[in-house]
Amino acid sequence: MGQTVSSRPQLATGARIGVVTFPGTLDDRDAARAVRLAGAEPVALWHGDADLHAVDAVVLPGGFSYGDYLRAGAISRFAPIMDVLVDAARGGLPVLGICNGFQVLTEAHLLPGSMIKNDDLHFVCREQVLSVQNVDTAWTRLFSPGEHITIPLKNQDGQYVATDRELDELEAEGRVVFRYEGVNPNGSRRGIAGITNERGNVVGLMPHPEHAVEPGFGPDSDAGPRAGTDGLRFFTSVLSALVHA
Ligand SMILES: NC(=O)CC[C@H](N)C(=O)O
Repeated sequence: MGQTVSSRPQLATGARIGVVTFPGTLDDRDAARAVRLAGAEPVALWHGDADLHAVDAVVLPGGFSYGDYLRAGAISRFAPIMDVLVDAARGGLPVLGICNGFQVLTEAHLLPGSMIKNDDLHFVCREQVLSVQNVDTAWTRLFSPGEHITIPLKNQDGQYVATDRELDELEAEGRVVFRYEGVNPNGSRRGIAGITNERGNVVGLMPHPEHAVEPGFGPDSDAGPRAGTDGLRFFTSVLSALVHA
């Protein structure tokens, strides 16, 4: 074609990425910082908002929204912003649910299955290796298939469960996006750490990419210049997806 192909991905650096805060959310500031480091503009969205302020994608961050009462994510699911977010996600808006955000996505039925207590009934906090199983989602397109990445995991209700039929369907459709490698830290069915919807625009995972975005601060940060930054590619991936949308 006579064109020089650049190995650098094109990113929608002017994009506006919403980060939702519920009462009890903890990691909204880190998520906003990750968005900024990826080159986009974070937009603070409040759980009581009735619209999404025309953002290009949304992050549901981690934490203990509504104190995890009833079940983690069960109350947040009824927040006013979720009405508009569910419709927008069904229409193709990229949405990433991290930990408590993943719990909210399952409660809102944007993703199948549920999260229950870790199998050993202890809070877990560790640097977790994951294998990337699906790079055809809005949030993983800059990873390589089978790549191992390390990002922090910290939760009490991280055991992913679903019916055998739902699990078989997820596997058959390639919708398992991440699996735990080395250890299964919470007893999740089939080692599942993250999944996507049919369209690949909605992704939920238990570990926290927004805590592994800066060299020198993330996991294994003494292991080389890019070490500790595996989480940043979630955010650059969506900026690349927005260019190609
Ligand atoms: N880090 C988090 O988001 C914690 C999530 C959740 N509420 C749990 O402990 O299971």
